[in-house]
Amino acid sequence: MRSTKTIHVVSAHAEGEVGDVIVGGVTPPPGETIWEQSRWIARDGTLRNFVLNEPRGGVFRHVNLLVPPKHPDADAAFIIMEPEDTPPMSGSNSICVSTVLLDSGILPMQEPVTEITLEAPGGLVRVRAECRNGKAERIFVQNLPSFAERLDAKLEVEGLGTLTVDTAYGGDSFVIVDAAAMGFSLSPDEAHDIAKLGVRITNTANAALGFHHPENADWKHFSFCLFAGPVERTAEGLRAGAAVAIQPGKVDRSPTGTALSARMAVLHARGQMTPEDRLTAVSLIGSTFSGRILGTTTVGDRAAILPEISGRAWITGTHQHMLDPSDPWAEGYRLTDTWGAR
Ligand SMILES: O=C(O)[C@H]1NCC[C@@H]1O
Repeated sequence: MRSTKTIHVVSAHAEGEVGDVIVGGVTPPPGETIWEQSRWIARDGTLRNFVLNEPRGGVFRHVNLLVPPKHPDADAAFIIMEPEDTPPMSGSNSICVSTVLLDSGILPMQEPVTEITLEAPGGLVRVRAECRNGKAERIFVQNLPSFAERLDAKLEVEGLGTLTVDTAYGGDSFVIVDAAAMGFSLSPDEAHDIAKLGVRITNTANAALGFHHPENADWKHFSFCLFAGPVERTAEGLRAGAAVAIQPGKVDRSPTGTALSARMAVLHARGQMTPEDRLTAVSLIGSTFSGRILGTTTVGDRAAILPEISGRAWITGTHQHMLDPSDPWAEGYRLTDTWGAR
C-alpha cells in the first residue's frame, strides 16, 4: 500500500442525511477567520473534490473538516462541504459534527447534558447534547439568526407559470414553495420530481429575485428550494412536512435544520408562530427535526429570530481515504447520471 495522503474520517448521518467528519490528516487552510478558511476551501477545490467526488464521495455526501477554533468561546470549529456549496451553516452537518465530537471522545462528554460551543463558518452556535451511556442521543443547536427576506413574491418559472414564493435565511438561503400548491403530498416516491423541480426553481429565483445577506456580502445566492408542507396543529405542537432540493439535484434525507430555521422565521414574520410553539419538520423518509424560537434579534436592518433546532445523529463507520500516486483520477469525477436530477 502507498499513498500521498491519508485523510481520517468518522462517518455519520443526522436523521438520514450523511455528514462525515474529517478528524485528521488535513492541515488547517489559510485564513484569519473560519469564514475566510471556508472561502479558501471553496476556491481551492482540492479537498472538496477529493472527498465529495467519486470514487470516494457521491452526490449524497456532505463532509465537514474540523479546524482549530478562532473564537475564544469555541470548543471546536468546522467547515462544511456540500455537493455544490461551502455554506455558512448546516443543521444536519452541525448535528453530525456534535455527535462525532462527543461520541468519539474528541470533546469530553458529561451525562446527562453536555454543553459545547461550535464555530461554524457563519458564526458561533451553542450546542446542548442530551447524553446517556456514552452516546449523544439528541443534539440541540442554537442556529444562526434567521430571517424572512420576501413574503409572497411572484416568481415566473418556465413551464410552471407564476409561483408565489417566500425567501428566507436559516443559516443558508432558501426559496420556499407551497408543496401542496405544487401538487406534492411529500411522499418518498416524489423525491425525483422534487429534486428536479426544486433545482429549476432555485436557479430561476437566483436569476429573477437574487438573495443578499445583510451582514455577509459573500453569500449572495439561494442554495436550496424548500417544498413546505401544510402546518398542522397537533397535541405535541406544530407539525409540517419538509423536502429540500439540494444542488445539483437531490433531496435532503433529513428535514433540513436550516430550512426549519428559515420556515420558523417566515411563520414568525406572518404571526403564525411564537416562542411558545414547537415546530416538528418531517422529511421524506419520516425523520424529524424539532424547532423553537428562543427570541428575536436583527440581522442588519431585518427582523430576525434566534432559532433552536434539534435532532439525532449516529456514527456509521470510520474511513482512511488515500491517494495512490499512480491514480489518474486524483480529483475524482462526476457524471450526470447521478449528479443532478434530469
Ligand atoms: O440540515 C441542513 O441544514 C442541511 N442538510 C443538508 C443540507 C443542509 O445544509
